[in-house]
Amino acid sequence: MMGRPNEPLRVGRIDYANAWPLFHYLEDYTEQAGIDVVLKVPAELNRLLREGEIQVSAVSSYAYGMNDQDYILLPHLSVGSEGKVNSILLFLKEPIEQSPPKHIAVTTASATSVNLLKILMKKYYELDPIYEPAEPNLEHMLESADAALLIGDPAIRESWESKGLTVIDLGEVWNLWTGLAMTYAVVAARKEAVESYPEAFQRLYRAFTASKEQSVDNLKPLIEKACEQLGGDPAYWQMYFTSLNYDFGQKQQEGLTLYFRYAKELGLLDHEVSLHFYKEESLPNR
Ligand SMILES: C=C(O[C@@H]1C=C(C(=O)O)C=C[C@H]1O)C(=O)O
Repeated sequence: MMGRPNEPLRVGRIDYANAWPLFHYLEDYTEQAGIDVVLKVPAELNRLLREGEIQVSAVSSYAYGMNDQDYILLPHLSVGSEGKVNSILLFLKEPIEQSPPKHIAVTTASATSVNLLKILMKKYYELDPIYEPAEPNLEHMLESADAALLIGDPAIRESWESKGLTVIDLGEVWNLWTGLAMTYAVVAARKEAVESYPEAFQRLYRAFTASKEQSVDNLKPLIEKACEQLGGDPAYWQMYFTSLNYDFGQKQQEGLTLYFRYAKELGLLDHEVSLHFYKEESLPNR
């Protein structure tokens, strides 16, 4: 259903634990405003936002880069890390120095990380493997490839299993190489939707920031939910949620800007990306 006439917003939510802090309390703060939350993996949300099926969403940062002329970023919100991310992982049959991968299977759920992998392979490892999009199933992926990229909860689950694979954390390599943070997801809105529904947007934006603050201030409820739904122990989830960063300040913008620059340089994006932000103060004050 398209939402009620006075509250037309359909909001995309990433169906992984990494995005919980942005969304966990969102509906508590929208004051029964009746937003419709659509739960999908990032690549699906990227498509729905591009096609205008949803008006605002947590999306792959790369998807923002593809569509920056049509989108507005919600400030101070992201999913990123400065160092290990723990859920964007390349699983290799052999150590990379010993046997550089020739074929890498990459999850169809991702956009940012697939392109981050391409940047790191080309510029950091100086390798030129063939990439094959694949459903996120490690065993199947490794039947025909030397390495496989997983993101989100499937990556976490596989990182708990010891299958004798070498594991490379892309957030860690990016940080070692550039000294910068990396932002994997941003919250973006379609420009025309922000212009058409300014008040609903303002409420939604405030709800996002409140949800984020409440989550980060007290991780306990999220940690409990993660243990229940995904397994693992409280210490793991404490480490996971505190390694991730949900702000989008100077530091995060600097890292993402460099990522977009490299993506353009390698032909993964066909234009320079600029970061435009939603400005609350530009809205009518009521
Ligand atoms: C930290 C993560 O960030 C994500 C990675 C994304 C991508 O690669 O396109 C998109 C959204 C986030 O879910 C993760 O999925 O593990």
